[in-house]
Amino acid sequence: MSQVELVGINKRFGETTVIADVNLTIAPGEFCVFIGPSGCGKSTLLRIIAGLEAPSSGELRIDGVRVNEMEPAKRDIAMVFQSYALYPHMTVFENMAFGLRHLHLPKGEIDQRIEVAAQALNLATMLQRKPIALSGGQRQRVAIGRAIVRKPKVFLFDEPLSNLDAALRVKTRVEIAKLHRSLDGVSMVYVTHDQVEAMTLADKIVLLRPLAGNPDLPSVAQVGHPLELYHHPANRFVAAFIGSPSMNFIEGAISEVTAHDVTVNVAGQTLAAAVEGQGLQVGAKATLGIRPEHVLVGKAGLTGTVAHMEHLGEHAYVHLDTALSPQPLIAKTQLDALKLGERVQFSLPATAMHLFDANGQAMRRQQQEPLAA
Ligand SMILES: Nc1ncnc2c1ncn2[C@@H]1O[C@H](COP(=O)(O)OP(=O)(O)OP(=O)(O)O)[C@@H](O)[C@H]1O
Repeated sequence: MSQVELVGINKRFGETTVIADVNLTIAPGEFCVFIGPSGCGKSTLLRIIAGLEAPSSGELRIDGVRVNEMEPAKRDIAMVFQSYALYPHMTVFENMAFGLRHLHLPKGEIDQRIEVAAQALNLATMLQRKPIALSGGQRQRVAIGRAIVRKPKVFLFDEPLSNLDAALRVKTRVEIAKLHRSLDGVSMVYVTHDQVEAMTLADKIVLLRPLAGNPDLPSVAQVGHPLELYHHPANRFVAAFIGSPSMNFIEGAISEVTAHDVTVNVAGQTLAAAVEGQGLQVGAKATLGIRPEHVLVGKAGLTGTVAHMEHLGEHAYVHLDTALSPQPLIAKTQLDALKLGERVQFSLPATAMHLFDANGQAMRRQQQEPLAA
């Protein structure tokens, strides 16, 4: 059970700041996922925790103790990379035993640790094979096994599934979730590009933003439970990043602020958002946001023209040209018989609306979606 704390962490490469003011606590046993666009510093932050990179300023603590100066090998942290780098001339067993032999552990202890890891990772029947005789997913599981047998306090994963095909990613993702459950109390920090991995694995998501163009902002855009980020994004960057297809954005000007909602004038139409409106001025610019699944196609209210359809079998995405925004609104719908050019009615329920002020900060929504414990 270990707690990792990052306090005011900054990282510069030469003149360029790539990580700014990261303050974060990873609780014992927590599954924490770093996500964000390419180049936002996810891997660099992970490497700082591992000790492979030194922060330019700030403090890194493990269980309350500063470890900035501690060598990587002494930190009791195991890292699993995207490229699994197994020794090709060694069997699975030997690959897993290699690091333990260096620790001079007794043979019985080594055997026992490998047996437990092999059971957990479904590798028990493959221990005598060489990596060449394994699939990509099996090799990645050996790389994870090699980390598990060391019994580290903290696991770091840097895009461990990105070399696997789609089906194998799903399978290995479930295995990693089970592994986290079975290794009671081990903290995991996991870097990914993949939103589904982030949403399904994380107890806590840390969404990082690139600093290019915004050097004064901190790197962390929002930290929270995946559903908190989905339903209550703190700002427009988070709202646009989390969710696929992305949230629809509609620009307008505030026309009224009441105790229950804020109304926004958009191209002569009035749209309401059930959000708290403290600090908003009538006439100020604002951006409404609504996710594709909340655009109700077929319900009376507004009208649009079908510009494009994407059929996914179980549902479809319809792209609607409307007077509300220059770009089409995307709606998730079960109505897959809609025709290109057809005029359709739709509504944008106020309770599903997000509202961002002129600086892109979200107003708190009235609707409280149930959050997982
Ligand atoms: N050793 C280095 N020297 C100079 N710049 C570096 C170095 N390592 C990383 N960078 C830069 O720091 C920024 C963050 O890189 P990092 O690899 O941490 O991003 P990332 O979020 O993991 O990206 P990706 O998702 O593409 O892997 C990038 O702009 C990168 O070019």
